Amino acid sequence: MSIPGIPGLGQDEPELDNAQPQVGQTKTVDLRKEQEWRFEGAVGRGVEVKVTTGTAELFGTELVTNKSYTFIGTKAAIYTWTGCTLEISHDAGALASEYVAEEHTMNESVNVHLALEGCRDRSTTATGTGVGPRVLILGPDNVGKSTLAKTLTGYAVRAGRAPVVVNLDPGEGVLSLPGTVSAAVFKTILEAERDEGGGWGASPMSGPNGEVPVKVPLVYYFGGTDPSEKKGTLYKALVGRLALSVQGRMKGQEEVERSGVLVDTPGSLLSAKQASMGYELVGHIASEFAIDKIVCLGSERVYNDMLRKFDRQPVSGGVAGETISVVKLAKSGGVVDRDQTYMRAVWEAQIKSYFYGNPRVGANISLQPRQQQVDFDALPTIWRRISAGSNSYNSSGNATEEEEFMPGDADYEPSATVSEVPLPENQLFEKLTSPTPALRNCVLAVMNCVPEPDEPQETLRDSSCMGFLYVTEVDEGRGKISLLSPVAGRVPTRALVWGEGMEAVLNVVG
Ligand SMILES: Nc1ncnc2c1ncn2[C@@H]1O[C@H](COP(=O)(O)OP(=O)(O)OP(=O)(O)O)[C@@H](O)[C@H]1O
Repeated sequence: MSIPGIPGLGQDEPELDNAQPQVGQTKTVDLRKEQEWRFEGAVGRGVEVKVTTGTAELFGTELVTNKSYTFIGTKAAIYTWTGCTLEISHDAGALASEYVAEEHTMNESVNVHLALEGCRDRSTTATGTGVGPRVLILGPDNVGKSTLAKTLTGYAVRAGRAPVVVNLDPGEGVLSLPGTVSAAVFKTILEAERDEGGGWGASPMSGPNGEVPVKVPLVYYFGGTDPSEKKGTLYKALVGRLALSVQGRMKGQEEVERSGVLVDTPGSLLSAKQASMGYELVGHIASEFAIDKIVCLGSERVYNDMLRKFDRQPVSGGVAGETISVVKLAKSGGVVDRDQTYMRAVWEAQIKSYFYGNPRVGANISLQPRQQQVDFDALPTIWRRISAGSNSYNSSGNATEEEEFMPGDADYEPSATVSEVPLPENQLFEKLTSPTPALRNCVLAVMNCVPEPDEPQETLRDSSCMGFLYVTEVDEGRGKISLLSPVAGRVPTRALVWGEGMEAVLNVVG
């Protein structure tokens, strides 16, 4: 995955021009009960909000009265059940839009939460299974799936539960970087303050989280954004591994088992173009996580399809008589579309805060990543993850067999890095034999395995991810690359994976 030229990455100090919002304008907003203040911050710009009277919450997480919260480039809503006054400060142009809304979907969210609480309580009765609800949240892009997952998590934590939150949307890292799927137990409050990077808190791999205790996620590296790529081979494998690891982590922790699992999914899973593949993947997720509740958001088509396919069907791996129920929820009028420019800002924010911490929001932590130049040959093997239709990166610059058969007068210049030879459809990784400039500004995932040269690719595919490195420079001539790592010390002797799948998306906006 590459994000060309993230400012601050690869330099000694992160760029912190807007370290504190330059507060210029302050105003108060009075909310009557059951109203919400919706706002969209301009990318990179800060807005400060304080609840001065009454009570308010941000997607299920309660805001402390008279505490100032900073939101950077955030699109969200502050809701009140009782009525409240908000004091809002920002510099000119930092707030792209704001308004007070009366129509919202908080009642539906609370009803779902109460129904889940009922299931959690019943799971501990004499006839209960001891395992709480396993909820799958489905719907097209930008309908509020992640927001519902956050709200249900926030309410569950406030009710003293400890649910497992599973993020199967590689386009949005949860407690991790984009390009990954992950899961973590949420026992403590979610961070209310946030930047473009989202609202689940910073990746704990980047350092301590301050006031909010560290949540240690299970992370698997996908390295792209399209789950259906290569007929879903890699995605399905990662879903299976993650489900297995989640089961392992829940086992014996009664409180966590009772609280159940909330699974957030990407909208692309159900886009019309690849609907049959998407439905196959939904079936796979449902069976791996023993899903017993499917919540469909913002699409009648998805709801009806799910109803036909799953409603009252036996839960895969569930106890006898356990069946799946499918419900639908309306999309909130507040949900906003996020274009690619915004998603790029989201990814940049997540990657930057992994290496440098985030001195602007949340735990206010600044980190000092280590920059080092290393010989390419001294590094553990770098494996390039092959996306659909990729060509080989391991050309010597000489014509390949196929190229030699090109007509003599063809206007052809052999590429030094990318051969025109497409790689086999079932090949998932390719070993990189020399440093290529395309590695510059890329993230490398450090895998929890050391695959031998002749080991099957599945070892690499099925490994969890330990952390990440960032390539700041490539010196092809001297065979060296410069790396940024979150901790001092040598590069771990583990396989490194270079996921290219997000490049195409990023270059569109780059
Ligand atoms: N009531 C609301 N008021 C204002 N903004 C909101 C509201 N609900 C959600 N949003 C914002 O809308 C954006 C999209 O919501 P969300 O991420 O939940 O959608 P999604 O369905 O998960 O999208 P995707 O499929 O692309 O991941 C987010 O920035 C979220 O904070």
